[in-house]
Amino acid sequence: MSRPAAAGAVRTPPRARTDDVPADPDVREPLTALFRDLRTSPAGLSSREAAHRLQAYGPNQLSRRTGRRWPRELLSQFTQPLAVLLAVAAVLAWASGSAVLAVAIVVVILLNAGFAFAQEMQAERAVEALAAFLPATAWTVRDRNRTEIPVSELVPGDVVIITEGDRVCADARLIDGAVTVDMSALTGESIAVTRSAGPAGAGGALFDAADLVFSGTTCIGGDARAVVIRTGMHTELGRIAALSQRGHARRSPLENQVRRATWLIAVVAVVAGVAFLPAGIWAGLSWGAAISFSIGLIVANVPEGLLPIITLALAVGVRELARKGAVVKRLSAVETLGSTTVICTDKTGTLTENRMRATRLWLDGRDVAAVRSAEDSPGGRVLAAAAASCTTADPAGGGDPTELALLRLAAEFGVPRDPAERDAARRRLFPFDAHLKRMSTVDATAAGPAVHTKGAPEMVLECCTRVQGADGGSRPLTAGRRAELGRTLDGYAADGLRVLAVAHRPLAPGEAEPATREDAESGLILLGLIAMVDPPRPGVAEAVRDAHRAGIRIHVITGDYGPTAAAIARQVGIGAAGSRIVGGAEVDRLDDTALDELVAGREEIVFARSSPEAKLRICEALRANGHVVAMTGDGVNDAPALRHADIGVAMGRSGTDVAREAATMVLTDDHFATIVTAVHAGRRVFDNVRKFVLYIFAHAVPEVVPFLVFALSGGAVPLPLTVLQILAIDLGTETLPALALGREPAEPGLMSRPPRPRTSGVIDRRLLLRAWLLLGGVSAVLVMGAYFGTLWWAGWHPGDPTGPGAALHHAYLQATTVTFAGIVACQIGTAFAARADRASLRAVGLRSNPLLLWGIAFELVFTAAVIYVPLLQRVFGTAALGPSHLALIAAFPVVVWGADEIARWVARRSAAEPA
Ligand SMILES: Nc1ncnc2c1ncn2[C@@H]1O[C@H](COP(=O)(O)OP(=O)(O)OP(=O)(O)O)[C@@H](O)[C@H]1O
Repeated sequence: MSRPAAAGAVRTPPRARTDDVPADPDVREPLTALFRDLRTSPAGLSSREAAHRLQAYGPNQLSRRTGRRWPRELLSQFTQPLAVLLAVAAVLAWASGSAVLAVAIVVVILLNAGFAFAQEMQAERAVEALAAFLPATAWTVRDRNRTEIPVSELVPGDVVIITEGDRVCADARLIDGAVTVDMSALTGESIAVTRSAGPAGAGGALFDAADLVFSGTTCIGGDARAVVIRTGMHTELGRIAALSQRGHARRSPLENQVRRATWLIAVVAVVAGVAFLPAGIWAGLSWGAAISFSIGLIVANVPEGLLPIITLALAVGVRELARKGAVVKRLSAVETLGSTTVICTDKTGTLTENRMRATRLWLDGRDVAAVRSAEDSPGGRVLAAAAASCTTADPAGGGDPTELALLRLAAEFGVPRDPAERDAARRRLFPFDAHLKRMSTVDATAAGPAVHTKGAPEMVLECCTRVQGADGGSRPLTAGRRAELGRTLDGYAADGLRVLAVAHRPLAPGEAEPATREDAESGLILLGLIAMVDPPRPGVAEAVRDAHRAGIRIHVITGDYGPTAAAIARQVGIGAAGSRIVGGAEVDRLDDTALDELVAGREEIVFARSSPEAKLRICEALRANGHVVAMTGDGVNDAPALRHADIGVAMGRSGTDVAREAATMVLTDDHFATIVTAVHAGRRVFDNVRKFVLYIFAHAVPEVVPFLVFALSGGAVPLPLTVLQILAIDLGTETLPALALGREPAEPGLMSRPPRPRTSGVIDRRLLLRAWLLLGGVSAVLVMGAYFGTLWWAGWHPGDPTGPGAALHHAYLQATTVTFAGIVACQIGTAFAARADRASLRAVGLRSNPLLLWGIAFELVFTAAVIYVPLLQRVFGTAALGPSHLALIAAFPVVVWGADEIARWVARRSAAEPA
């Protein structure tokens, strides 16, 4: 059994202390002494005292790792294999006498490391900043009122209220109530333990104390109040946090794929570079020149900037999602979202508004409108009063919307239930159980103690033997009456109404209060049914349509009654192309194979009266069918399904802390439409990564072909492109347009194509063919044509000398400059072509990515400087071009883009034609 830090072996950091705040108390002393030492009481602190203590103790949070990490991270950029490869190249270049090339490579290494470092830091900050989108809060008693405050403002002496699903956010001693807590975060053992208020036990391990709860654990059941003893780094969790450093972030599959591809290309580049060496010697080069050309080839073809750009694209995606209401906890989730094929959603609050209003009542065989005066309907009054007694919600402090609707209904019937009085009259509470789908209370009433039960009709009816009549008496619940009830229920459900049954049982004089749930929930008298509307949220129907167009199937998994859920599903368009309702009992009956078959069909399914276990099984079955599953959940019991889904989606507003922790994505607005928006963003990020991979790969061909021509001609054709010119393209002109492609707006039709298969990689055959054969091939032909044209124009014949001092030297310099400028021009065409994967440029809009236009403007200015500034002419071996050269080159972007535009048009046409 490992119990980290429990023994107190680690020193707690010194606590800020002033004379007027309480000293660290003994956590095991009697409660009265503890209150005295903490200078507090069961009524909590005043907000002024709390503010004062916050100053003294500091915020209740774990301190972050300090900034001293960055020198190591920066250093690690230089020890990356690609950086080492380049460093070896620089040393070789230096040794072979090419000092300029060596310096250039060192500049490349520095720039690249700086860029990658900046991107990594930014990505990390983006993920850390997400915490701010999810403000964690706790309920406390401040100034004698229940108040919700940010967790960071809790101080020792505060009285906190802990309920099911809460994360315990400080070390505290229970003062009343009992809770079941999951201690796994602290002890590593996921066994739930019960902690309840009572006299402090002496001795034993701190974590075993019966009345202490600890920061970082979660409450999975019960209610309690507790007084905070320690906060922040002084908690047990803080001690452990001080010990352990955060692990490294996991790499996303996308990053892994690109990392592999980068390696492959680096190996190809090195092999090509080494192979060039003998070819260069054979073509008549000196050893020094041959080595520097080999190195140039390697440097030109190693895609150094690719990985940092991808990290940047993912980080930008995460930030954009957060702005739209979806907080993603890992960078890699963005790409998984893009391939989502199935969304399993809750109904209440996600598809609907979660604002319930009782509209119809069923009383002894009569269906009546819910809003009636008390005189009109004494039966309605009894029903509403019983339902309101059986609640725990407090309109001032929020609570279950179903219960709030019941409290409102009681007020409308003139029998308001004040939460404080209701709680004072309560003798016993059997809380809502997700399996039994009902809850019961034993309350003192004017006519003596009574059991009140409310819940899903079929579950409450199980416990009823009689039904209340209009005359105030009760009669047996016969089979005929049950059948009639069933019909009424289906009528309500067909209208999408959510129905609760309410029952009671006055205790006979002298009868002992029921001690167990079974005792309480038996022999009940049905008082009636309450039907509530919870209308669909605006925007859900549109989001469902978008999801369907994008080939995504939607299943509803709800605790509600099948026909009710099906009616709501129908209203928002789920199941438009075929649907069915499957009850929780039916799912329980199916074995795994049968469940796999059930979800393999094309229909959309409403899983009704589902249990959390069923949710997990449905998720497993869908994944076994090859689906990428996004699954919503809000309860404590949903955590396993949320963890198991590809994308667990928790509700930021209504969900529990436990669900939020298990999820990959948290919706700050709880809205179904936000899930679809997130899928859209995921697809867009993936597309954009492909766009700049295409762009960066395309230039390899026109850069390598000149070397091949030179080598294969045995030196008869002078080298059409110098190594430094290649570096000027790869590290100068191309950088900004490549970055801008990572920020492309979504391509039209992004959400009308089917989801990307889970197995398809970012770099596939189609992308390579398009980059190397089409875009690269056309560019190479144009560039080489222009090079030879320029030489011939000047009267050159193969084998003629072109070196310094030769008559053709100036013409040769102009020709290499034409090659250089030609590649830049072709890459401008490639950039526009890369903007669309399938659509036409017209559909995308020429000016819809202003960043790209700025990037191209920069590219042109940079190129002009290299060609016309005398100092740069000497460095890069260029010569000024005349108007005829410029006119020729100006046509290149149009030709390259046009060739790709035609190819895309053909692809679109053949996709549209029926097979
Ligand atoms: N506070 C409550 N007291 C008693 N019964 C309840 C209460 N809340 C819900 N129920 C009953 O239990 C059923 C299941 O509720 P649950 O909260 O699991 O799902 P839901 O809110 O209907 O839907 P979803 O799972 O889509 O959020 C409800 O249909 C209702 O009949």
